[in-house]
Amino acid sequence: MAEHRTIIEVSDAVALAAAAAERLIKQIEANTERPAICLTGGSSPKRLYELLATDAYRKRIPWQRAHWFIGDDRFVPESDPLNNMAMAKGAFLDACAPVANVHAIKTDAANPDEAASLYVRELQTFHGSDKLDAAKPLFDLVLLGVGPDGHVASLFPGYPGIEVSDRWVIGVPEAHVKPFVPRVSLTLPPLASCHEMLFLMSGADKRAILGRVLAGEDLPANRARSRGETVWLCDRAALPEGDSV
Ligand SMILES: O=C(O)[C@H](O)[C@@H](O)[C@H](O)[C@H](O)COP(=O)(O)O
Repeated sequence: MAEHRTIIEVSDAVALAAAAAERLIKQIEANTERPAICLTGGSSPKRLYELLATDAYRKRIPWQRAHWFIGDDRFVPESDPLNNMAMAKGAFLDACAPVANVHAIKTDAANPDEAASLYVRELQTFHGSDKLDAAKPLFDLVLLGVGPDGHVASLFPGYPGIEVSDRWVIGVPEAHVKPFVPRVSLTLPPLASCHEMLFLMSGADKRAILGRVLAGEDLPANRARSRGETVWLCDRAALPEGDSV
């Protein structure tokens, strides 16, 4: 697995969203068959999603061929404002292409474990195999934000999910960070199965955790690496003082 990561400094949140949109579209353009993007939840991607809904970007995406997944979701109904894929649909997917190929985690399943099993089946059906293959990544691009404790998706430091390598998706019964609801999350191996893993780090409230990441602390955010390229897009406000890249 590629250990290298690229840290790109951008001036601010607007520039970060534009840079992320260009990288996402570049990965989509590189896949002339069925580009697959794994979205993330939380607030970090919102400006990016809204940008993708603008004419300048939506026209550059082959909506009939592109497929959209989510790296984790809160186990709440799609109608709940905490639902990550519902946020993405509201921010751009529904506006851009009502026929968008959206693969949401089924949060109306009986419980998070059942939702996880159903999503494994959906991912493996799309992938055409129950085996991850370095030569044929599951995703073209995986978007990730980083929580204040260094979590990515719903893989929390010190919790069992970060160590899981034999299952693609897991139920996470309890989150110890807001929102305190059960989750369903991809594990590190499928998240790593991508041409590019793109972290979005914007704003002063990311400075502390980014400092811990750059210091090499053993955090989920440092364990998450693409088998292809791992890129951290950081705006100036998020970069620790003096840490210019
Ligand atoms: O379900 C979620 O909340 C996300 O998948 C989560 O992993 C998020 O990316 C981080 O918590 C950062 O959240 P912010 O972008 O809101 O800072």
